Formats: sequence, C-alpha cells, structure tokens
Amino acid sequence: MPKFQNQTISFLTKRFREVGIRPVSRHGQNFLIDMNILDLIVRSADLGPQDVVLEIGTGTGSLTTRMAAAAGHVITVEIDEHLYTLASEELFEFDNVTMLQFDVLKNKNAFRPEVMETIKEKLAEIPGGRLKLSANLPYNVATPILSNLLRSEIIPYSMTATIQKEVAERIVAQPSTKDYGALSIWLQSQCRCEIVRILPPSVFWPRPKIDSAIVQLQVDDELRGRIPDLEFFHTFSRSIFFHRRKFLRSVLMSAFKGELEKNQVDEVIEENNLQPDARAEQFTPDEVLAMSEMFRQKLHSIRG
Ligand SMILES: C[S@@+](CC[C@H](N)C(=O)[O-])C[C@H]1O[C@@H](n2cnc3c(N)ncnc32)[C@H](O)[C@@H]1O
Repeated sequence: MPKFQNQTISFLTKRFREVGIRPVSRHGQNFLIDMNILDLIVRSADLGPQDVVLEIGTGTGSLTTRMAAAAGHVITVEIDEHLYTLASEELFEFDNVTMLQFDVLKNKNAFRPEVMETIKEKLAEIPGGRLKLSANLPYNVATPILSNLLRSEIIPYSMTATIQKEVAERIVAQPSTKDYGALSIWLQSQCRCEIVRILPPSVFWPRPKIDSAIVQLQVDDELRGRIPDLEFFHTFSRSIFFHRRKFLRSVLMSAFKGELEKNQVDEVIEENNLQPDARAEQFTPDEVLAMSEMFRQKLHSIRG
C-alpha cells in the first residue's frame, strides 16, 4: 500500500519555507488540506488501470500520488516551476506519472499542443485506454479547461474537478434561472452533470474567499452524437447569451449580423414558430441545439 503525502498546513508551510516560496494567488494556489476530500475526488473519478488521467495543477503532488495508485497513467501539468520541482521529489518514484511544466492553455480557447500529444502517446500504450480529467483546478482557468476539453481532439470519458461553487451552480443550472447560460447548455448537452459535494474554504490552504464544489461530468456519447456541428453549436449558444435580457429576435439579429439579412432571420423565426419575444434563458439545451441547427441549415442553403 503506497504511503501518501499528508498535505497538512504544517507540511505545506514547512516545505514552502524550505524552498523560500509562498502560495501565488494569481495561479489559484489553494491546496487541499483535507485528505478525505482528496480521497473523495479519486473515488468520484472511479479510476482504473485503463484510465489515463489528466491533472491540471500538480501542486505538491498529493492528489497525483493518490490517482497514480489507481490509474493506468497520470499526466500532470504545473505552471509554477518551484512547485514542479517540489512535486518532482514526491513523484519520481512513480513510473506511471508524466510531469509537464508549463501553462496548460495555449490561449483561452485551446490547450497547449504538447498536452494533447502526451495524452495520445499514453493512450496508445494502454489497450482500451480512455482519458479522464481529474483535478483540483486553478479557479481562474477552470471554465476554459472544462469547456475546451470537449472541443479538443481527444474527448474525455469523464471530468471530475474541484471548482468554484458559483461555476458548479452555473454548470448544473436549469432554464429560466439566473445561473443558466451558455456554459450550462454547452456542458449539459454533452455530459451528465452533477455536484458531488460543496466544499467550505476551510478545506484549503490558504483559504479561498468563496465556497467550492466537486463536480462530476460524465460525457455521454449519445448526447454528443446528436450535435452535427460542435463548433457552430458552441458559437451559437454563446452568442445568444451575449445580451441575456434581450428578446430572441434581437439577439439573433446581432448573432448573424453580416451573415444573414434581417428578413432571413425573420424567415427562420417564422418557419420554425419561434417566439420572437422569448429570451435565450428560457430554452432547454435540446431546444437551443434545435435552434442552432435551423440557422446552420439556413446558412448552408444560402451559401450552397
Ligand atoms: C488549486 S491548486 C491545486 C494543487 C494540488 N493539486 C492540490 O490539490 O492541492 C491549482 C494548481 O494549478 C497550478 N496552475 C495554475 N494555473 C495553471 C495553468 N494555467 N496551467 C497549469 N497549472 C496551473 C497552480 O500553480 C496550482 O499548483
């Protein structure tokens, strides 16, 4: 049975003092100091030998070691070179851990290519291998990480992550509520989404100012198979929420400005019995997908 790092406040403060560093808030460095929560993340991710795990934010490696004991392979990415060095001391014994040191995102919309290359390489080594994201995510980039992975070359089997409670609530929100928006639609139209546990600030060091949550997103191939053009749907669902209080007709006019004439937008609205004075937030993910298809086909018929 491997002996896991006991990431308590005294362990962290001692190690940080030894190497002369402090937690960097702009990198979302809030470390989990409740070992039961680390175990809960690993249990929720339901890891097995066929799983290649992508962890974003190695920190000192305490979640990494727990996941490495259960998974086929763990690819862990850390932006901070001091933490990377610290974690290397912890992780060098694990031959199923690949450590990468850089910003996981190339930009807000895409992962760094090296991350995808490493995932492909490791998946190829495990027969029947599948990708799972499992991480205590840095909060400033949690939303792009979860969103972008569903637009990447390698679609994960599931995503289990600690994120801000406020973002978790947006992910699972129902139509006609204040939290419902493009993120809810994008994730719910491809995954079964649930909040596993709400976490108070006291389970982290340093304590964040806000509550957090563990979310579990199970990617559903059947749901994804119903989306003919992911990129179009992604752009469409974002654009109809740019002005969430505006009526649908006006929102659609802005969304297709330069691509469709006003009368062409009205044609789609009339032909499909859409309510011009409805608001985007009233539509379920299925209804937004259907609407997105109406417009995709209209554009297709015009462009030929
Ligand atoms: C919330 S901490 C989690 C640390 C550790 N896994 C734990 O559970 O205690 C987030 C970690 O992500 C790292 N990080 C922040 N932004 C990053 C980025 N863009 N790419 C890679 N790592 C990043 C931070 O330096 C930090 O170590």
